[in-house]
Amino acid sequence: MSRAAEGRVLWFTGLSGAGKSTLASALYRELERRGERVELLDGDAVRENLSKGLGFSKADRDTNVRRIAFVAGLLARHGVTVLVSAISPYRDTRDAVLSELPNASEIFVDAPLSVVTERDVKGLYLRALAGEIPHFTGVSDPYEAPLSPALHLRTDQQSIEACLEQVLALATSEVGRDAAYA
Ligand SMILES: Nc1ncnc2c1ncn2[C@@H]1O[C@H](COP(=O)(O)OS(=O)(=O)O)[C@@H](OP(=O)(O)O)[C@H]1O
Ligand SMILES: Nc1ncnc2c1ncn2[C@@H]1O[C@H](COP(=O)(O)OP(=O)(O)O)[C@@H](O)[C@H]1O
Repeated sequence: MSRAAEGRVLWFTGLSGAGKSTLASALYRELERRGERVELLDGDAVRENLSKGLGFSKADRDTNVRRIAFVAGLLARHGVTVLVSAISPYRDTRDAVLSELPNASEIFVDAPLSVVTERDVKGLYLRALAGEIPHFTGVSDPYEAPLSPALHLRTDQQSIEACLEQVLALATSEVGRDAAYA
């Protein structure tokens, strides 16, 4: 396969409940509808399979992120567009894995803690704030925001449709492709 046929990686990072899965899965469906070769590596599914048994210490989160990146790299090198949805809270680890992936773009899915706590999609914030879940990102564990993401989506200020439009534009443009492959 020529290098020009390489795929790309769109890496969605952000707090639990920020909207990573919502946007990545909607983008997945749209790219699939268009006949693209696309795969979704979602934090929850990865933790039930590839990363089963890992916890939420820094070491375990970094191991999880590195495993996801390894699989994303294999797929992307065979022409697949890979969508990753994982909190991936540590900037140094994200930067390291993204720099090693072909055509990788970081998408910061951002909503303030007050909003994700209000959404409490899985009821985890209530439990975390009550001290029942230790090391919960944003509550009792760090989240290091990206410094220069390809996209910064404020999901508390923009609709799902407006965010999707932006990620779709990124996924189908040459922006984010390594210059040598453009
Ligand atoms: N302590 C703690 N902190 C954060 N999140 C927790 C925790 N315990 C369980 N969960 C649930 O696990 C999901 C996050 O898994 P990830 O693999 O994306 O996390 S990480 O990238 O390894 O940090 C996350 O899913 P999302 O809500 O989809 O982000 C939570 O449902
Ligand atoms: N602009 C938006 N983008 C993504 N999700 C949004 C947006 N506005 C509201 N939401 C809602 O926020 C929640 C995000 O949940 P989810 O996608 O599971 O988050 P995460 O995968 O980051 O944990 C969903 O209930 C979704 O409908």
